[in-house]
Amino acid sequence: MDVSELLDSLNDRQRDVVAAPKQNMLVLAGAGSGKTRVLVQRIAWLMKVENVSPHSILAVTFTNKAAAEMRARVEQTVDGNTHGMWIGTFHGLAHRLLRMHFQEAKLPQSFQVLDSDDQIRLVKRIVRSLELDEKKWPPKQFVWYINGKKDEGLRPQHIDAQFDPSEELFVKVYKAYQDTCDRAGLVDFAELLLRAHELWLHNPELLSHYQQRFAHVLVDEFQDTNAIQYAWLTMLGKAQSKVMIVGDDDQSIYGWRGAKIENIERFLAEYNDAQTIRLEQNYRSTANILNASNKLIGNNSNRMGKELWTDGDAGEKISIYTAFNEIDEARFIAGRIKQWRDNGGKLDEVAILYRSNAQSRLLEEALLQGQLPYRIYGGQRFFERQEIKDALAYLRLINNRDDDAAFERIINTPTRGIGNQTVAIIRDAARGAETTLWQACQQMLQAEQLKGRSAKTITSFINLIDQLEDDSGNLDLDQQANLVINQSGLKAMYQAEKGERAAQRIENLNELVTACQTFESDPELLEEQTPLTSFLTHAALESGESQADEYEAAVQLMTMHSAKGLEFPLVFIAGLEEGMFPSQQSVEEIGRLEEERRLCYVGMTRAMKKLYLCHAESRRLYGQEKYHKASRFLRELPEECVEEIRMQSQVSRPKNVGKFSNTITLETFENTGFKLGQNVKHAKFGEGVVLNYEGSGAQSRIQVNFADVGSKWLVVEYANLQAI
Ligand SMILES: Nc1ncnc2c1ncn2[C@@H]1O[C@H](COP(=O)(O)OP(=O)(O)OP(=O)(O)O)[C@@H](O)[C@H]1O
Ligand SMILES: [Mg+2]
Repeated sequence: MDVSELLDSLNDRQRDVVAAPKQNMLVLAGAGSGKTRVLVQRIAWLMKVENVSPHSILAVTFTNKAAAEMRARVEQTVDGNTHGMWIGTFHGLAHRLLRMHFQEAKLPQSFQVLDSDDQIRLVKRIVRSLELDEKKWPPKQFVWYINGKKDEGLRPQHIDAQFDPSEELFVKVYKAYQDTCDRAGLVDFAELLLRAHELWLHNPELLSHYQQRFAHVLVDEFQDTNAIQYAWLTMLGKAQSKVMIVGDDDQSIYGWRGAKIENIERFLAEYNDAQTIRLEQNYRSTANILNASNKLIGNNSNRMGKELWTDGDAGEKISIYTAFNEIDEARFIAGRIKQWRDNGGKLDEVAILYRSNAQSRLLEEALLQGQLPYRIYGGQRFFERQEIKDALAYLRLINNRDDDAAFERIINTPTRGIGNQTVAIIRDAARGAETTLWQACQQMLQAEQLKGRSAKTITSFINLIDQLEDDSGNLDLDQQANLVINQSGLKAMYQAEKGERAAQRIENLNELVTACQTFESDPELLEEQTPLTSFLTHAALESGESQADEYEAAVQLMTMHSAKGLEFPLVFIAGLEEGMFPSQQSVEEIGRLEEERRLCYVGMTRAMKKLYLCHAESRRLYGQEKYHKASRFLRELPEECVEEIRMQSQVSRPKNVGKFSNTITLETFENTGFKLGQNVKHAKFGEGVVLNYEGSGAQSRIQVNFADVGSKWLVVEYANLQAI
């Protein structure tokens, strides 16, 4: 690309940024206004016009994926040479620095990075070694404390806890943890940033070397930087370097992790020569999508204030779909994606966004059923998640004691004092006797080959599994799962972890109970299989179903948090219900509610051409049917930008949605003549409501919840149902 082309494709404001003289700059602009694009073009401009060496450029973005994309785009624009340029995330760059200067950073050359799971495990060990009661002092609480302090740049010796005995304890754990890490050469995520900051603080010559080297520092998604990142960055970019930061206060969505929007104002105060440039033209979305998003975010207070406009088409209206229940929601989404494909659209142009990972299960199921390849971005498929595999392993072992893989997975999860050594002995014995692990245990116990503590712990594990089977054998599948999750100690184990991640795990476990409740065994196999076996087969098949391979066009599923910076022609947001989104906790606190609204703004502004917003009138959560109101965010959208898709059923249902101007009607199920939510009558079972359906033509089956006999699946052709 030659120089004039670099500017050709830009508007005036964007050009001001790309071709600015060497100076400090803040680009403050809403979603889709080309912030990331001008950042990339600015790098190209510096190289091509200002002859800046790639060696002098440092660019920071929010995710590894964004960093890879940025590098590729720069390479494309400058035809190749980016050698020596540093592009990465804050953590990635800090890691690189520490590797290069491990001595100055006082780290062993072979230091290892601790991921968050490892960190929790280590803190747990410390808590135990200090003989603290884990119930009273959940390890996760210390993890939060430690990471929080590190994010503020504080070491144990900096914290004055003299007058606060409980803080004194936290500092003690922090110190013990840090000593252990230092001895073992372990560095957690927060430590990467803190050490990199201290590297500057304690090595002025090194800092000055890098200050001279990186004449240009560029940061994308600046609104989500935390205190230590800010400090690191400004030390680097204070003296000679020119700093360009790019951000949008309306898209700050990591406050819960210590990100500070105020860093934007702080930057302006500290770099008082910085020029602020606003971009106001949006190139991503249709006018309907853009206007609705603007209106929504307008309900937040304390904004830095931005208006976005587009000269593009109004486009299609945003569709709001009021689903009868969560199954209907998932099926509706899969149906619309099929339509998109049938009309020539590609599957990788489609994203389904949700608030929490647990919501993916039903969507995955509907996509599998519809044979639509999908990929979960930044996360695992439901049945592959750690906590789900743990719970399934218990169910599997109850179902079949010889399932060695399940045995190995849970023998010491939650920890019950069965060490690796004991497990190795059992493994050897099983191999020697050519039997399974479970049987080997029993044989060794009988022959008294296991002694003392091992004998005791193994016996109690065996008793636990037998007891779980006795207690739950006669229960319905969902109750069985619920009992196992609770009595195995799994739930308590995850609860003790506290924090966002643990909360997600608990949500997933609850969702597993729901999955069992709504699971319908294949009626033809019920003679030969217990419902449990048939559910476990279903789970195994679904998790075995590989993710769409890398090059196959696939629908992308992700949380709204991971959708930051991305764009897709077709976007669905699922679960727009009070209590889900905005989440229950956020409703009680104005600051958090505004962060939820920003998250909704981020979600909506991912859409280029068409946006569907979905909510379900009833949803099974934690095994219970819940009626949620439609999210307040739906009511905040301007009527002229939205249309409502709603089935016309005779059932009286809670009226939650504000009145939207345009209503279109969803077709009845293929060939059945019935609709979800419709009241029907059966000669034998009496009256009921249609809940679900599957198959088509002579195969179609329909699920009806009968007032007297509960829910049943019926073959439509033989059921002789009457609409009432
Ligand atoms: N001047 C322009 N002409 C045509 N298309 C443009 C122009 N500027 C940006 N775009 C396109 O608009 C879309 C949004 O741009 P970009 O992703 O850089 O926005 P952003 O401000 O970084 O958004 P976000 O806040 O979501 O990160 C991209 O597809 C980009 O290529
Ligand atoms: Mg961007």
